[in-house]
Amino acid sequence: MSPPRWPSQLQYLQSSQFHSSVPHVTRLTILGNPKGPAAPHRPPVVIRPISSTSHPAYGQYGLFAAKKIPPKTHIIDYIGEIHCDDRPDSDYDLSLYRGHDGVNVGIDASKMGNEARFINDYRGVTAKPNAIFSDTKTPWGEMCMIVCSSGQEIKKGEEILVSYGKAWWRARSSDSLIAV
Ligand SMILES: C[S@@+](CC[C@H](N)C(=O)[O-])C[C@H]1O[C@@H](n2cnc3c(N)ncnc32)[C@H](O)[C@@H]1O
Repeated sequence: MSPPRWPSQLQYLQSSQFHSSVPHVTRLTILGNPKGPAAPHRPPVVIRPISSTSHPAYGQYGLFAAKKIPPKTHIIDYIGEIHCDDRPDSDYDLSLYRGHDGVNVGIDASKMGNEARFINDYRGVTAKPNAIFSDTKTPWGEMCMIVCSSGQEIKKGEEILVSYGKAWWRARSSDSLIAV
């Protein structure tokens, strides 16, 4: 079941889906040795509209801590459509894997995903991010992208904010006045 305030036009996913652009051999590399579906995990987060007019993403959504999150703690997996085609127009596309064969694999949550797609960048909101994206592997070797708290605890109700990176903003600098 999708979480409260999940937009009806988007597909809510419990695990990432492969797009047809991902070659079979690349799928096997990404999946590792699957041991069956992972136990469902309700992340300690809530989607909320950004209601502060001083927030640069005012009028959009953000992701907030539903309870206190200790430092360096896994918060949520970044789930979406795993793909190998180019998605230059997506603002929800993270790089998962770059193969030696030149294959680039991304996770795009523009049309389908989970709560993690609502994480905003810290610029213009706080002095520094309180969370990071991290590419890692599950115990059974599946490649995945997760969101973890950084060195300090995140208080209940606080917005979860990462850095999208300077390159992300530079690529969009004609649309945005944010200094990178
Ligand atoms: C991955 S989405 C984040 C979720 C988005 N707020 C939503 O409601 O779907 C990335 C988009 O959020 C907005 N955004 C996120 N962080 C921002 C920031 N610090 N300043 C301005 N816009 C931001 C931009 O429109 C960006 O393209």
